[in-house]
Amino acid sequence: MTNQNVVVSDAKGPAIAVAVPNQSLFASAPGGCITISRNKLQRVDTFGGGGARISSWVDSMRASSPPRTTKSSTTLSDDEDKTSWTLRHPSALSMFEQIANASKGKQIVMFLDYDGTLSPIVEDPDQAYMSNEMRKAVRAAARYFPTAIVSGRCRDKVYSFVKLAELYYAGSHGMDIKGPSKCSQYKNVNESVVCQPATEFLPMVDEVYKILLEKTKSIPGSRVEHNKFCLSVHFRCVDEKSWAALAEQVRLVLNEYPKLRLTQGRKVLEIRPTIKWDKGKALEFLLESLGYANSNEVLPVYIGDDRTDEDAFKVLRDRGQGFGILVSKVPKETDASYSLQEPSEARILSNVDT
Ligand SMILES: O=P(O)(O)OC[C@H]1O[C@H](O[C@H]2O[C@H](CO)[C@@H](O)[C@H](O)[C@H]2O)[C@H](O)[C@@H](O)[C@@H]1O
Repeated sequence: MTNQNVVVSDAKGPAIAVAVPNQSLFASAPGGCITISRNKLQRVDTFGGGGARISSWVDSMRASSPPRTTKSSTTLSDDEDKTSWTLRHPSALSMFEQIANASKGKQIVMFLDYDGTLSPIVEDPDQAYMSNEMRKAVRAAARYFPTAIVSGRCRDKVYSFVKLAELYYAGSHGMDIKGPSKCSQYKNVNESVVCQPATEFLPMVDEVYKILLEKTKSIPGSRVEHNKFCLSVHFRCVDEKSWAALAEQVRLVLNEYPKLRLTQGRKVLEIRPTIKWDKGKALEFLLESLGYANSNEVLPVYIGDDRTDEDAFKVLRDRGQGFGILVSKVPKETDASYSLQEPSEARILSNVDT
């Protein structure tokens, strides 16, 4: 297996490790354009109703990016928690052979979150570049496996960072999916895949974007990002004392738009349509479009760092198929099977390859 291992580390950011099987096991994907009937999608309750209390929002905002534990503040209990968490979610690097063995005779399909997984978290969302080393790793993975980027960002924006035409891209938390624009050498890659289950919400999202820009402009450091089918209200650069004021503005706006709901990411409030669609649904859609809806011949691997990635981890857990890998330096409640923590770990494992 050694020579087929592709393990890549990013000194500054998170890392991915990819097991490349001895031979490709691609299956044919169905041809033709894949669409989804909007009326089949169920509504879900909005979180923006009057019941939500700002204090609990702020607690949740605090919890959305837990501080990193420093050596001096580490307690025995912290260590115990971390040890037991690591036992439950061992490093994907230490379990590499096991993952590789599980992939034997199966087609790996790779799903990669962007921010915090392929690129390090930075203050300015427009500067969240991925390294060339990481790009090379993703390109290498895509040579062997159908590979998809699944991001909360607008699809065009995440493409402008990744710049690999041979991938699937699922932007707006999976609400904007498109197949590769570049012909692939692999027969299973379906270039005509298109899925946009929330098009009816576009005017509403545009409207709310403009309102939020206006309502939040007096809060220093806040930022509203238009992700096409959803919006991000960033508070990474907002003084914690102003988080309640920001949350209150968002709540007031959402109260007027019950067809939109709120979720949370890393120091970001995310506003999205109340359709039952998330990264997990996007993963299922892509597996189906690749011809693996009910197949045991596939091994989906999803790597992500955020709460929104949990929807995809849960789908894999429920299917009893493939692996979720959480990128996190701190123990977190997760449905992922494995973890990736420090870029340095990936550097150690890359030695295995040589
Ligand atoms: O699903 P993802 O690809 O992980 O996208 C989720 C959000 O990522 C971006 O925000 C996060 O990364 C920023 C840059 O490192 C950081 O400044 C911010 O605090 C993070 O929340 C992106 O800007 C959002 O629109 C995405 O929803």
